[in-house]
Amino acid sequence: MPTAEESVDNGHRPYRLGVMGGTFDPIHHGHLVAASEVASVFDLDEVVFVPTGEPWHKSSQEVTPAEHRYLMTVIATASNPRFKVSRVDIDRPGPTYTIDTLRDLRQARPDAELFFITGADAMAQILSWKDVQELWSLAHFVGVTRPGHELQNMGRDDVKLLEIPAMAISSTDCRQRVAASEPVWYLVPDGVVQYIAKHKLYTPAQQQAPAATTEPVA
Ligand SMILES: Nc1ncnc2c1ncn2[C@@H]1O[C@H](COP(=O)(O)OP(=O)(O)OP(=O)(O)O)[C@@H](O)[C@H]1O
Ligand SMILES: O=C(O)c1ccc[n+]([C@@H]2O[C@H](COP(=O)([O-])O)[C@@H](O)[C@H]2O)c1
Repeated sequence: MPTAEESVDNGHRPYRLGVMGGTFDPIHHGHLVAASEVASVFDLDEVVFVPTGEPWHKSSQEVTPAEHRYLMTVIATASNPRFKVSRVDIDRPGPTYTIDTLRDLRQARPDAELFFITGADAMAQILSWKDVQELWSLAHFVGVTRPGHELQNMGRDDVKLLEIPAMAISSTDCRQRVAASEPVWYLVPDGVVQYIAKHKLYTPAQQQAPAATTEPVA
């Protein structure tokens, strides 16, 4: 696979597809800025957001059902014509591994050169990912800065590192804010704020309306 620089110099370069994997519980502006910055610097034609199905590495915490996370990701990316959302990870049964994500995307898009995007925290864990040695051959890896985390290339010269505007936002903080009735406006896209409220996500069960036990009034 050519390096990113070689491809830039090639007038007939292949389609460049960014891959932004994440649990997106919920998707926030840190994710969107990361994808946008990598798309700009690496001249990507498209970025596909891939919500995880069963994130095995988050098995110690409760994760919101995949369909909610998928729909929030669709809402958040709808206004950008270069952003798309893939169901490959949520439609594949079992734990989610990036090796499967990249194999599936390569099969679906054999024309494309893949650029997998990770924040500094995810990059720091990458050597523990399934089949990591094969991973490097399936995509370019781009690590982006994230406040509170040190960005490293994990000893690989072919891993690209990119400084992006610091967005001190995490999904954990967004969930905690909603649970504490604090605002998430401007941390997540407006449509995601409304989706969270409509479906009462991240709200402690005792604050949710009880399930209807009688026939609805006409
Ligand atoms: N604020 C941010 N800046 C840069 N990268 C980010 C930021 N937030 C998340 N990322 C990256 O986006 C990808 C998906 O992250 P994820 O969906 O787990 O969000 P998160 O905010 O880390 O969630 P949680 O707080 O639930 O662990 C990861 O590669 C992560 O490093
Ligand atoms: O393949 C693995 O073993 C693996 C382990 C941890 C995380 N990942 C992927 O890394 C991406 C970001 O994960 P997360 O936990 O930060 O949302 C997402 O696409 C995950 O599927 C992949």
